[in-house]
Amino acid sequence: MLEMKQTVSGYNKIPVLHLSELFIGAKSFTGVLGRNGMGKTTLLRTIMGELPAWQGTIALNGIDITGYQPHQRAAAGIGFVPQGRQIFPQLTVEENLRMGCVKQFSRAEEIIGQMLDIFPRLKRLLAQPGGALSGGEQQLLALARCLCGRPQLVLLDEPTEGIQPNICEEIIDTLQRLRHEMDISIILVEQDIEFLYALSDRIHVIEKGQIVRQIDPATTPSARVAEQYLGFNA
Ligand SMILES: Nc1ncnc2c1ncn2[C@@H]1O[C@H](COP(=O)(O)OP(=O)(O)OP(=O)(O)O)[C@@H](O)[C@H]1O
Repeated sequence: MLEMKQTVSGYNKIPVLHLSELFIGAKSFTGVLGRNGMGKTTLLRTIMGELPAWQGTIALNGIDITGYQPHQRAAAGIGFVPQGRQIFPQLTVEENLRMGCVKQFSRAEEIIGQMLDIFPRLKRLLAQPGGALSGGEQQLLALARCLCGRPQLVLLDEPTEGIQPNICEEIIDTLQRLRHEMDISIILVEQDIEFLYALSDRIHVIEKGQIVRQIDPATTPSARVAEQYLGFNA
């Protein structure tokens, strides 16, 4: 589905990301783990096209999208839920969801109905302004809004940041359900190792903009990974 080769990107002429290779398969859940400032968000922004790749190639389903702008990548099937969620705080939950349906406005009712089945907590909040929701509810809304665009690949940047544990559980359950109900792949950036372990088929560890290790959560204990790559015991 997504293939990156020899990709370099960064800020103000200073390279931050130096990926030799990254392959994301169809219907896969890939975790990205790393300490603060190691380039996790830079990776997602480069995939989304917010940061241009200075070198290398990015291909989606065999099509070279390296030169695509973010809106072209969105149209090609990539959705991004950035850190901090970035919902529209003045708009109601329903209006936020409608904004996610811009590609298929004529089907907005049907798509929003499907999202409310997947995210039942949003039903009773439909008339509330997005800014009045709790952090966890805003995270669910941001994810639902992204899914309204029918992406094939969803980029999720630290969805558990500042969120209560019970909503983290709900986000895990929702993502697991999505995996069975929708044909999507997810790249999940997180520092919460148990969250990553609950969802990822494979975890890439990123250090100084490079993938230094790939972990199979089924065979490597999370405590060892947390100690080695985050510097604490999980
Ligand atoms: N807008 C920016 N301008 C200049 N440098 C930036 C910018 N954003 C990030 N950087 C730098 O790029 C490097 C990687 O940052 P990035 O946000 O990708 O890290 P991260 O792994 O996502 O960290 P965090 O967990 O703190 O979000 C850091 O050194 C950071 O200071």
